[in-house]
Amino acid sequence: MASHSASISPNKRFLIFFDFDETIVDETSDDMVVEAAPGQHLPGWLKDTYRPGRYNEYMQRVLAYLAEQGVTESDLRSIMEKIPASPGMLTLFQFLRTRPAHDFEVVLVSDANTFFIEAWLRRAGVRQLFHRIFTNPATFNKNGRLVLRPFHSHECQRCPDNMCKQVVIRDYVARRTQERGRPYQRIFYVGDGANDFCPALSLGPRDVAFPRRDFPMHRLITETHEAMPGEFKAVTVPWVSGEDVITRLRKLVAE
Ligand SMILES: Cc1ncc(COP(=O)(O)O)c(C=O)c1O
Ligand SMILES: [Mg+2]
Repeated sequence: MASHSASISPNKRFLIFFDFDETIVDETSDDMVVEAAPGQHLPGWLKDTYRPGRYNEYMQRVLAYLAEQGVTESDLRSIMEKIPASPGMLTLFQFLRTRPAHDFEVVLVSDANTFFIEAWLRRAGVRQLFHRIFTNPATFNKNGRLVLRPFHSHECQRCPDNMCKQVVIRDYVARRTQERGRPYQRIFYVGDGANDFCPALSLGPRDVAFPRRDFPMHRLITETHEAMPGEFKAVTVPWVSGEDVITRLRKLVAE
């Protein structure tokens, strides 16, 4: 599901994608909901139902269990709102929001879900920075259960069956380029996980991949450079803090 904010001026110079879990926030939001469970843990019979690559289905079962245990929307919202931002990320957002209006189009792509992400962004006061949010749809039904759905289906063998972020960003860039009548000067991708490596493969030599240092995305980029030189085309700038991203962006916007 994609949600979006106000209309956008057609000619932003740059497009920057952000992942959410372990990138914008310094945790995995799906893991944090366990805090709402009785005794702050999930029963073994539920945890045993997890199947690799089928996390979305597993989370649907977790959220159903939490609802049966009486966990409410406000319980979940307060857990999400308390997750800390990753180091320097709020400073990076402040940098982006104070740039000239024609500089950055900001898009979020995450395998979390709409409720967790919107709750966090609004509490942090940064929701309006994001022109679009692509993530798994999640809405409360009449019984107060957060019903989670897959984002889409796809053919990519690397990614979980509910979301391939490369499909998302390729479709978005193609559509926006047609709407604008021109390409972006550069595309940036800020991420951490293996599910951020796949979309980064679609970036070109003028684009920049910002993998969180020593996280899976960074490791996979390094391994690809070693095993298949030339396969990964984007410039790679690892980050420990959002301020590392600012340092590189400042140089690129000044060109
Ligand atoms: C449990 C779980 N939820 C969500 C995600 C990914 O969320 P995001 O795409 O926002 O990093 C992951 C990534 O590994 C995960 O393990
Ligand atoms: Mg992540």
